[in-house]
Amino acid sequence: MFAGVAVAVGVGGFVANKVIKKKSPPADIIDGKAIAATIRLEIKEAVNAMQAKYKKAPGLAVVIVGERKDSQTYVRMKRKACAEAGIVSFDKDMPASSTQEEVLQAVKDFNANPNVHGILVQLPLPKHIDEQTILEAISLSKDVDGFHPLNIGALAMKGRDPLFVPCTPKGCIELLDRSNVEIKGKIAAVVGRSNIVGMPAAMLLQKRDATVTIVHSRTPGAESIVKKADIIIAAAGSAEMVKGSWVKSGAVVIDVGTNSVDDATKKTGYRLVGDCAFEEVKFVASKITPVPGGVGPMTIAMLLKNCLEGAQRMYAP
Ligand SMILES: NC(=O)C1=CN([C@@H]2O[C@H](COP(=O)(O)OP(=O)(O)OC[C@H]3O[C@@H](n4cnc5c(N)ncnc54)[C@H](OP(=O)(O)O)[C@@H]3O)[C@@H](O)[C@H]2O)C=CC1
Ligand SMILES: Nc1nc(=O)c2c([nH]1)NC[C@@H]1CN(c3ccc(C(=O)N[C@@H](CCC(=O)O)C(=O)O)cc3)C=[N+]21
Repeated sequence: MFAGVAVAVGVGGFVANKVIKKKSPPADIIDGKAIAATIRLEIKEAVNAMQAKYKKAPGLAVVIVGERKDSQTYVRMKRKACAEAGIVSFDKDMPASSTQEEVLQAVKDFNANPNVHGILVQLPLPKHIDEQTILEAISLSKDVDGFHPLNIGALAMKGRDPLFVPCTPKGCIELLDRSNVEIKGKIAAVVGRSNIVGMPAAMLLQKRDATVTIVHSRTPGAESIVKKADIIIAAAGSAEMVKGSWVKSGAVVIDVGTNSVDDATKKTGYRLVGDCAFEEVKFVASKITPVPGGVGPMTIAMLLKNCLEGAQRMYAP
């Protein structure tokens, strides 16, 4: 935000009024990496307690089909995070040529394995495999991604709570809660309506008594809608589309977008940017998450949390 500050400037005995545009102080950065690290420690303690009491550790099965580099990176991060928290990983790496039947069988095997408490099938799957069929085959009680239609249905219903809430939207809410941002009674805008981020994020916000508008690619006048919001969750997958001018002064901005843009100065040749133009928005918002280091690490922490909760339900219902 630019606050107009009128100052009197004396020029050789002549005083003119001049407006100097003064930038607001930058927003507080919501440090998702640090918050996720705290949560991962909390999970580790709970896993230790479970070991002591039941001689059991939570188990997470991660199924990855194909060789997409980004998927492999995410899956590697998830497995490492599991190991650090004392959660046992069950790995199923399948070639891109795997048939739908083979992937279904992998899910069924994990459904039947009593040491597996959570099953995650990394998305996207290769084109020839029907994602919905695979996601619906995951046992409801092991659906740690929360993508099963019955879990999503419960999220949408008043008075019902799903067994598992999808990790990324759950991480967004956790960031708001742990940053002392009140949700109740606030106006919220969610940019994006995907099954895995935008839609469940909107449903969670309205469950917490926010008034929510969902903005998508066919929304006319997105800027003026987003500008009314006290809380913005940006999940469009469009690099830096939410500009400073889209944001109400003092709004809280949660940036889910993880877009790689070419950058010759980086060793990797690219860098990650969010869906918000961070360098502009940080002078308008009161709080903002960075990319990387914001929502991404929370997604993994929430996955571990869902897996722990799944195991706790099995041993101590
Ligand atoms: N940090 C994390 O843990 C995670 C990050 N992500 C990131 O979040 C982003 C969104 O992911 P995901 O939901 O899977 O993406 P999808 O592509 O599935 O969905 C994007 C949504 O945004 C909408 N959209 C796209 N462009 C615009 C636009 N210009 N204006 C308004 N709405 C727009 C689309 O509208 P329509 O429905 O009309 O097509 C769609 O609803 C990506 O950058 C992804 O990498 C995703 C998961 C986890
Ligand atoms: N079944 C399924 N469940 C998912 O939850 C799922 C998925 N499929 N497919 C892909 C998306 C994407 N996703 C991310 C997880 C962590 C980071 C993350 O930790 N990002 C780091 C940076 C990572 C880097 O440097 O590359 C950060 O933002 O700081 C990002 C994105 C989970 N997804």
